[in-house]
Amino acid sequence: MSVSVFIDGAAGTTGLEIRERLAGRDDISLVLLDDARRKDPAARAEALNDSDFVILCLPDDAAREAVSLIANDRTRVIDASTAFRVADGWTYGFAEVEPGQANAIAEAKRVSNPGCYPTGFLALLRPLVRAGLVPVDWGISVNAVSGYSGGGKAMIAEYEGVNPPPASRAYALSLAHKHVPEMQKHARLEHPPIFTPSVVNTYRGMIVEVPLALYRFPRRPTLLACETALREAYPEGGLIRIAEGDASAVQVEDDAGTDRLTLRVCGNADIGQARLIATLDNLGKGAAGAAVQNLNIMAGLDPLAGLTV
Ligand SMILES: NC(=O)C1=CN([C@@H]2O[C@H](COP(=O)(O)OP(=O)(O)OC[C@H]3O[C@@H](n4cnc5c(N)ncnc54)[C@H](OP(=O)(O)O)[C@@H]3O)[C@@H](O)[C@H]2O)C=CC1
Ligand SMILES: CC(=O)N[C@@H](CCC(=O)OP(=O)(O)O)C(=O)O
Repeated sequence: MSVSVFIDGAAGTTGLEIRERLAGRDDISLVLLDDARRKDPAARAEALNDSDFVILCLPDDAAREAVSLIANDRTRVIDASTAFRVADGWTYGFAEVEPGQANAIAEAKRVSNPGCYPTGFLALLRPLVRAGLVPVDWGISVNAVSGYSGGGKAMIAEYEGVNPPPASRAYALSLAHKHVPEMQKHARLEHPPIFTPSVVNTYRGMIVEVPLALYRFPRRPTLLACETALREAYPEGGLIRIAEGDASAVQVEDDAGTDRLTLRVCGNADIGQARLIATLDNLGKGAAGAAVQNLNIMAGLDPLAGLTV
C-alpha cells in the first residue's frame, strides 16, 4: 500500500530535491503535473484534492493559494514556504525541537516546514532556553552564512550568470528578515533575535552561529553544561548530531549534500564565551530533507526513509 503525494512546485529548487528523495520508493506514489499544466489552477486543484499528501514548494502567495484550493478534509499538507510558520492551526514541522513534537506532526493535517536558518538556530538555542540556561528575555544574536541555492531559482541564475555577485554578501541589514518571527516564536524568546545573514558563492550548505557571553548569564552556564543540554535533547541515531567543540574551523559545505544537522559548542571556557555553531544543507535538513522527514512521520513510515545522514 502506498500513499499518494503531490508536489506543487516540483520544478523548483526545493521541489526537485524532494522528488529525488522520493523517487524509487515503493511506499510513495508521486503525483506530478507536466510542464504545460504545473501552474494551471484547475489542474493543481484537482491534484491537491486527489492526493493523500501535498508538499508545497512554492512562493508564499502561491502556497496560500494552494491551501485555499483544498476543498476536502482528507488531504494533508506540508508547506515549505514561510506562509504558515507562525500561523494558528498549523503544526511546526521540526520533529526534534520539542519533546512530543514528532507526535504532534504525526497527527497533524497542516504542517509548516521550518525555514533553513531557523532550523540551525532553534536546534542550538531551544534546548538551552528550555533548560533555563539561557533566560527567555536575553538579547540573542544569530549570525549565518548560506549557499546561494537558498534564494531559489532566481538567485541560482544570478550566481551562475555572466556577472555573478561577489564572494560574500551581507543582507537583511534592516534586521527585518522573514525568519525572525519564526525564530522568536519557536525558541520562546521575549524579544526578536538580531539576525545577520550572508550569502556566499557556493551552491549549498550553511553555517548558523549563536555567540553567547555566558559569564553574564544569571546561571553562568559552562560550555560543558551547554553541550550536555544539547546531547540530552537529541538522542543519537537521528538527523541531529553533536560534534566535539574542539574543531579548528567549520565550513559552509560541511553538511552539504546530506540531510543531517551538526551542532557544536565551541568557545573559550576560561572567559566563559561560547560560539554555538550549526552546519546543515539549506536544501537538506533546511528544506527537502525536513519535508520528507515530516511526510514519513505523518504517513507512519520510517522517519529516516529516503534521507542521507
Ligand atoms: N531554496 C531553499 O534553500 C529553501 C527554500 N524554501 C522555501 O521553499 C519554497 C520554494 O523555494 P525554492 O524551491 O527555493 O524556489 P524556486 O523559485 O526555486 O521554485 C519555486 C517553484 O514554484 C513555481 N511556482 C511559482 N508560482 C507558482 C504557481 N502559482 N503555481 C505553481 N507553481 C508555481 C516556480 O515556477 P517557475 O519554475 O516557472 O519559476 C518554481 O518552479 C519557498 O517558499 C522557499 O522560501 C525553504 C527552505 C529552504
Ligand atoms: C540565501 C537566501 O537568500 N536565503 C533566503 C532564505 C531561504 C529560505 O529557505 O527561505 P525559507 O526557509 O523561508 O523558505 C533568504 O534569506 O530569504
